[in-house]
Amino acid sequence: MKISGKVALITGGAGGLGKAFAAALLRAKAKAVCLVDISSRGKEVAEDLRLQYPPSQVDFYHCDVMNYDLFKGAFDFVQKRFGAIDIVCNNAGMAASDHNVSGSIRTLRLNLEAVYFGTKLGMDYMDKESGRGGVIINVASMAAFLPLMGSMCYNASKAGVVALTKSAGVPEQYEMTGVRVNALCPSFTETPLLDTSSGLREMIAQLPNHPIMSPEYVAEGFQQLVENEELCGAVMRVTPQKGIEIVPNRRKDRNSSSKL
Ligand SMILES: NC(=O)c1ccc[n+]([C@@H]2O[C@H](COP(=O)([O-])OP(=O)(O)OC[C@H]3O[C@@H](n4cnc5c(N)ncnc54)[C@H](O)[C@@H]3O)[C@@H](O)[C@H]2O)c1
Ligand SMILES: CCCCC[C@H](O)CC\C=C/C=C/C=C/[C@@H](O)[C@@H](O)CCCC(=O)O
Repeated sequence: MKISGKVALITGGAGGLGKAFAAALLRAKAKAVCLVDISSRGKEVAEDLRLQYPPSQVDFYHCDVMNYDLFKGAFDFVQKRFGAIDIVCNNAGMAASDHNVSGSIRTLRLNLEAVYFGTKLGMDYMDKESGRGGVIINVASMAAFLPLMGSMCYNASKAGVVALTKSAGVPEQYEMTGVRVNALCPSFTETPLLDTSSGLREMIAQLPNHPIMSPEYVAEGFQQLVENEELCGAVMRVTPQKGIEIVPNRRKDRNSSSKL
């Protein structure tokens, strides 16, 4: 997909990675980006991006994406304001320790249930019948492959996002909707999320050869998932050790008649 002239909706857009994804799209001349976030900081982030990347339009839409009806309102807002939606990034996320049961359940709901909401809504609003096709990027984590100690629900939610994305990205689905769906799995990245778990930075510091990545580097992978029309149902890992890589998809090795 050529990003120039396109319209994007990014959940968690006020956060570290969300802002970097928005900036990457604006540098590539996206027509408009809407930051959908529960934090009122989104207003300042949108203003900052408007100043940095004129004449692109950057809006902030205050929303709790865990509420389907409110989340659908964000899609209606963008569709009405810009006439179309081309790119959806389900990025909003959180983490909680296993000791915090309510926080762990909220983590599952935000990181997985809300990503399902955003994937379903993205397919509905961008479907080639009603829309003009498009691409959905679901932000998972390397935690889907290498569990983070003491965060069962975070790990499970991210593994679920990978499975959900592979389900949504099967060729038959793409043929029907014209909407590609890909997963992005970064390793540790410099954002406020790392400060929500005590001792995490100290733990990372003890890992050999494990620098914390910049959001801008992860956004390079994000942009590849948006632009590369060959990628659908793809799972991209971004790590300081191996860089940006696509996880081989075993399904592609099977004949097309297989439903598995
Ligand atoms: N930072 C990392 O090391 C890292 C690594 C891998 C994956 N990730 C994932 O990247 C995504 C973005 O995280 P980040 O690192 O930028 O953290 P962040 O805390 O900077 O951003 C998260 C954003 O989500 C928003 N949010 C939280 N609950 C919401 C809700 N109910 N509705 C709408 N918005 C809500 C927050 O307000 C915040 O702006 C998350 O899914 C996270 O799991 C982060
Ligand atoms: C407060 C929660 C913050 C969570 C931030 C991330 O989502 C958690 C990431 C979890 C695990 C990361 C593992 C990263 C591993 C790679 O950097 C690399 O060591 C992997 C090398 C081996 C391999 O290729 O499998």
